[in-house]
Amino acid sequence: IKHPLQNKWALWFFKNDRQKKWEDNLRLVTKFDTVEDFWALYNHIQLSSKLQSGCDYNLFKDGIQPMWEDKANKKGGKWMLQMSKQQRVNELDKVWLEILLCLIGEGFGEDSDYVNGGVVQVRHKGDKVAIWTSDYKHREGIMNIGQICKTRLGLPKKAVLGFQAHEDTMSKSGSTVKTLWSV
Ligand SMILES: CN(C)c1nc(=O)c2c([nH]1)N([C@@H]1O[C@H](COP(=O)(O)OP(=O)(O)O)[C@@H](O)[C@H]1O)CN2C
Repeated sequence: IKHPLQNKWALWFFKNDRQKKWEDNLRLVTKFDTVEDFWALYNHIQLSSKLQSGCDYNLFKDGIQPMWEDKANKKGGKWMLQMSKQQRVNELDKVWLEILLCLIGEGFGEDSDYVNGGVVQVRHKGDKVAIWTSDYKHREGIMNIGQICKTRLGLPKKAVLGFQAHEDTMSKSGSTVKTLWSV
């Protein structure tokens, strides 16, 4: 038999088509809830480093849409790692796979309940990887998720993960978004 995961997960793909509305560019690829089906999917799809700029992968718990408006995301935010252009070649795919394994393996312990999903965004200006959490009022648990994420990614001390509330990202003026916490 296949090895069941604690949660069922949905993989989404975003391809930036400026002719369409943002939400129309977001497509559900497939759902899975076993280890074997995760690897079959992972080995079947393009690596993030091979995607065109403007594309995203989202892996979210079944029932949560990878958008701010979903009730599970509304009062939440994201721990985000901004990568340099140079990191796409050697680090992007490793970082994203580690995030995927943290998610499906419930790597955040009892705080995994606050985790909604993960996002990798391929951009000319530098790729981004994020863990989206639910209500950030659960400060203790959210901080723990950031710390575990940094440890699991084996990031050097100088690398910084910043936490941004979606309400701040949505209302950002210009390119800078308020960072609530950093680890
Ligand atoms: C329901 N709805 C419309 C809606 N709901 C959403 O949840 C949502 C959006 N819109 N997003 C739109 O994409 C732009 C780029 O964000 P980006 O994260 O790709 O970042 P870049 O500027 O492309 O690096 C955002 O500025 C926003 O316009 C982003 N987003 C998450």
